[in-house]
Amino acid sequence: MFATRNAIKIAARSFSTASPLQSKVAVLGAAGGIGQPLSLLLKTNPRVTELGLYDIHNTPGVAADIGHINTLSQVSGYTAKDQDGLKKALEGAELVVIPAGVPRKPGMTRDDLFNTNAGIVRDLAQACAEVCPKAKLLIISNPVNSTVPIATEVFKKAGVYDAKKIFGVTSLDLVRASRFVGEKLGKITEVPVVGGHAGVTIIPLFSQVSGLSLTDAERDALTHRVQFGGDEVVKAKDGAGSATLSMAYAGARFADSLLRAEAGEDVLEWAFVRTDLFKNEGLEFFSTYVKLDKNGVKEILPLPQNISEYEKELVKKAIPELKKSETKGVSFVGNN
Ligand SMILES: NC(=O)c1ccc[n+]([C@@H]2O[C@H](COP(=O)([O-])OP(=O)(O)OC[C@H]3O[C@@H](n4cnc5c(N)ncnc54)[C@H](O)[C@@H]3O)[C@@H](O)[C@H]2O)c1
Ligand SMILES: O=C(O)C[C@H](O)C(=O)O
Repeated sequence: MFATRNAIKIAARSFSTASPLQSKVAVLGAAGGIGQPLSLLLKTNPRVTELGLYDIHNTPGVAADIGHINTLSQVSGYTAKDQDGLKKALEGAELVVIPAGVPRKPGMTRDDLFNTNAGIVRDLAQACAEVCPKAKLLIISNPVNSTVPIATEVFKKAGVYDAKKIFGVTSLDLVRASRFVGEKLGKITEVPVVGGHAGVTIIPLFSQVSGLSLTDAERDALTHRVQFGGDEVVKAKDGAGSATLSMAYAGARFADSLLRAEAGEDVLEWAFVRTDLFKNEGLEFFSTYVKLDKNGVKEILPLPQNISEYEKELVKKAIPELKKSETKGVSFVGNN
């Protein structure tokens, strides 16, 4: 389950500044709380040459607004009312980012969103499988631990599945962990976060951060804050939704990583992907260290051998939770 760490370089990142390749990015759910700032950040990324924005409503306004920003990429916006609107947004896409779906309100778990969001993700994944089967899918819609298995099953059914190209975006957990540790260290450093994207399945690996020394109480508190950072925002927004701006930042950062890998850079990321790491436990999806190349996942790296006993226990606790969500997603597509 755990293997040697292989000199993995963990470095703070910034967005690309290199000259662009041809890269169309589609955003599904582009008029939403995440969709709008995410589209804005993608418009400012020089690697993005075209943006295809889709939502059930309001997308033309978002596209017109963002389209005035003086970068070279072209922007178009489609709604469900446009004939073939979804198809037009997806055609030729290299990346498809999916933040479509409802967010949490106080008192809800991410799994409480399943009944609404499972069908949305299934239908959007179906359109991707038909229109741009070779695109990389970046799934933000919650519950990620189930929506990624859902998209996977849709692609399998359509006969176009490539495990290297479907990602659950867990970057917000990394951004949060980095920020919370940054408050302690007085500098921003990358903190690996593995597992999944809900409560106890979110596992920050503080053991991998050099120069960070925590008492057990500090470690417990920091782990809890990363695991339940989403709830902090849901509570503060008091019924108006969940994290949107930090998620847009994290999603744009992950999209940028894939675009940099597309351009030939060696990129190490963390994402919720199909993996054999926990095959013996019957688990197919886990967020772990992923090397990226132009085809998506180049290599999935095992968890570092030197993670702490505390972190090993967190992994053990996460596995049954992850398995439940995975099975729920797979069954949903099987039964619908
Ligand atoms: N992965 C993460 O770390 C993370 C972080 C934050 C939020 N989320 C999730 O992202 C999702 C979106 O959050 P939000 O705050 O942007 O919500 P929001 O309600 O503000 O926006 C969602 C958008 O999706 C659109 N939509 C709904 N059905 C659609 C469909 N069939 N096709 C296209 N668009 C559709 C809506 O019209 C809306 O504009 C939620 O499920 C939320 O839980 C995930
Ligand atoms: O907490 C949520 O429901 C949204 C998101 O998954 C988050 O981590 O902020």
